[in-house]
Parts: sequence; structure tokens; C-alpha cells
Amino acid sequence: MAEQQAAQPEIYKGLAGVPVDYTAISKVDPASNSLLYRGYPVQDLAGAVTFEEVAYLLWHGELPDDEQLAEFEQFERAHRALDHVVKKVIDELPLTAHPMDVIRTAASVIAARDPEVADDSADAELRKAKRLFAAFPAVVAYDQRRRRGLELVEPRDDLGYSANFLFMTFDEAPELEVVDAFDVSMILYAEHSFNASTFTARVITSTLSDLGSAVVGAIGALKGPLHGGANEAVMHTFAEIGTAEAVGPWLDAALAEKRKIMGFGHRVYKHGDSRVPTMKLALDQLVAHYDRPDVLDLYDALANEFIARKGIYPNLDYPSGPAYNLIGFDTDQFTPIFVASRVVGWTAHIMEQRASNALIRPLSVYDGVERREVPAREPVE
Ligand SMILES: CC(=O)SCCNC(=O)CCNC(=O)[C@H](O)C(C)(C)COP(=O)(O)OP(=O)(O)OC[C@H]1O[C@@H](n2cnc3c(N)ncnc32)[C@H](O)[C@@H]1OP(=O)(O)O
Ligand SMILES: O=C([O-])CC(=O)C(=O)O
Repeated sequence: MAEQQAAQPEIYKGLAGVPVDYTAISKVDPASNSLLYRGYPVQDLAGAVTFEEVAYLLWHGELPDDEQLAEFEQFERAHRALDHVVKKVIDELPLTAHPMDVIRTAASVIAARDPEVADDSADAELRKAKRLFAAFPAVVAYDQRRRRGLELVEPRDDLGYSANFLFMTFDEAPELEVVDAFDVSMILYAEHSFNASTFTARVITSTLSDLGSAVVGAIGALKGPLHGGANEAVMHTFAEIGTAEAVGPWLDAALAEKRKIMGFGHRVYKHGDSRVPTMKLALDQLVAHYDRPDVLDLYDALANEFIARKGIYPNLDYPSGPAYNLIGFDTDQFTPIFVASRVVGWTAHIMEQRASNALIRPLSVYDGVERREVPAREPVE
């Protein structure tokens, strides 16, 4: 009789809508479409402070004063060069390996070669986080260059983080407008509460594993097209559609095939991603700088048409994909750029998890075959 059967626990598929812990790092508020980093609205930080200052804020809880910033900048600039072993490992990886595989492997090597690898004190973990932060731009820049048959470019310590990132990639002093737009993208990508990759990092940390392992796992989670991989997928969509005029028929076919349109939709924001307006301004700046109004026409046509038909809004990956394309990055380097930024959020969460740890181990409800007997076998002669 139904009443006598034990009540089935409710399943929260994908943990949708389930709060699993507190965090003081960022507040995602879907009701007001807003995102706060340690209390500051992210759109107010973008353009007002540098990515380095935002990184410091996310790790330390406060913006740096002049002395703290100078000390951090000095540390970051001293750890920018590509380690020779990391370079050797990258050189051994086939070009068929996705750049996310390359940065995941590089992260593992960097972490294992960290001078404080055996020290898991909070201070050492923070320095490891800062060394990964400093090292990732060289990995992305070198990987893009080697795929184009170009030599490594050594970092310049007279440039800020974003200007140096672009310099190491393109071997020319970047223009201020481009640096500013890129810096804004790095600020916007840095942190977003318990997204899939950050949660992955927290799960790994919850077993008291090390920071390097948690970052490597997080990179794996970010790679998927439902998460960070969507910024690359947006460019593939743009290439498939071609021009603004082709959006209508393309969308008819895509929706008939029940395809997901990458760069749209979000688990938490259902009425638009808080970061999109700020990133769209940066994209506008790049479109004007490179004189590419066609990019904006296609961007607007697809966004307007998809919102009108499905009521699903763009997420941050939608404007950042074409922005990175205009700057000159190869499409498959877009998600590694996201890694270079999000390593800040991941490591802030790793340290927060450690400081107030509980092993993350949810329950499952078994729905396989009922208990049964192992079949008897004839004894083997
Ligand atoms: C930085 C970031 O990681 S932001 C996210 C980047 N990811 C993408 O852009 C990938 C495309 N988007 C998606 O796949 C989803 O919107 C996700 C994974 C981001 C969020 O997914 P969920 O919260 O699980 O929403 P869910 O997938 O249940 O969507 C609800 C409905 O909207 C539809 N939907 C959501 N996003 C899209 C989309 N981009 N294209 C087409 N349909 C969509 C779903 O098919 C579903 O329809 P149904 O109710 O008829 O089945
Ligand atoms: O929050 C999420 O689920 C995905 C996202 O936008 C991010 O990680 O920046």
C-alpha cells in the first residue's frame, strides 16, 4: 500500500536552488541582477581599479593601499616568466590537445614545482595562488604563439598584468583602449560564487587535498561548453551564422533541432547576467577601435532574436567571445583566458573552504535493480 512505503527524499537534480554553504567572497543576486565582490558592485570596480587590485580584494577581503599594491605588483611581475620545465612540457604536447588541456597540464606542473609545494599553511597557500595567477598569462600566450609557429615572448615588468598578457601574446605594445577592455573582461570573469568549477575546487579542497589539485580539477570543470567553454562556442556560432541577415533562418533551424544556443541562459540569472552590460560596453569599445560594426550587427541580431523568441538572455560568455576574437586571440584560447582570471576566485574559495571545512559528500537515492542473489556457478574442473 502506497501509504506504508517510505517517503522518497526529494532529489535536487544538479543541486539547482540548493544552498550548500556560506561565502563572504561574492554575492550573486539574481533578483537585482547584481554581483558584489566583497561588497563592491563589480560594474563599479571595472574601469575604476585594475585586475590586480580586484585579485587582491578577492583574496584579502579589502582593496590594497598603495604600499600593499606595490608589494603585490612586484611579486606578480617577478613570477611572470614561463618556467623552463613548463615550457618543455608544453612543447611535448601535440597540437591536437585543446589549449584547456595545455593549461590544465601546465597548472599541474607549476603546482608540483612550487617552491612551497609541501607547505599547506594559509600563508603558503596564498603565495601559491599568487604564483599561479602570475604564471598563467605566459602559458596562454606561449600556447597561442607555438600553434602559430612563433617563438616565446619574455614578459615585460614595466607593464601591468593585462598589458603584459597582450604583449606576451602578440609581441607588440598593446593600445590603451584594448588593454582597458581586456582588463574589464578579466575583472568580470574573476569570481562568481558556487559555479560548477568553483564548487569542484571546493569539493576537492574539502578532502583536505592541496590547492594545486583543486585548481587542476576546476580547470577540467570549466572546460565544458555548459560552463566556461561557452565563450569559444559563441565564436563558432557566429562563424556558422555569418551575417546579421542570416540570423532568422539559422535560429529557425537551430531551434527546430533543439540545439542549445551557447552564450545564452544561466543557472542563477533568469533575467540577464549582471556582468553583460559592462562587458558589452567593453565590446563596443573594441568594435569602435577595430572598426568592425559587422560584429555588433550580428551580436545584436542574435541576442534580440533569441530573447524575443525564447526569453533567454545572454551570459558573460556572449560578449567576451567576440571581444577576444577582435583582440586577436584564437578561439580555442578563450577558455584558457577565463582560467587566468578565475584562478583568483577558485583560490579564494579554496582558502575559504579550508578555513571552515566540512567534507562535501551528498547522498544519492538508489534506483537500480533490487537486492538479488549471486547466481550459483558450476565448480571449475
Ligand atoms: C560563465 C558561464 O559559465 S555562464 C554559462 C555558459 N553556458 C552556456 O552559455 C551554455 C548554454 N546555456 C545552457 O546550457 C543553460 O542555460 C545553462 C547550462 C547555462 C543553465 O542551465 P539550467 O539552469 O540547467 O537551465 P536549463 O537547462 O534547465 O534551462 C531551462 C530551459 O531553457 C532552455 N535553455 C536554457 N539555455 C538555453 C540555451 N542557451 N539555448 C536553448 N535553450 C536553452 C533549456 O533547454 C530548458 O528548456 P526546457 O524547459 O524546455 O527543457
Ligand atoms: O555562475 C555560474 O553558474 C556560471 C558563471 O556565470 C560563472 O562561473 O561565471
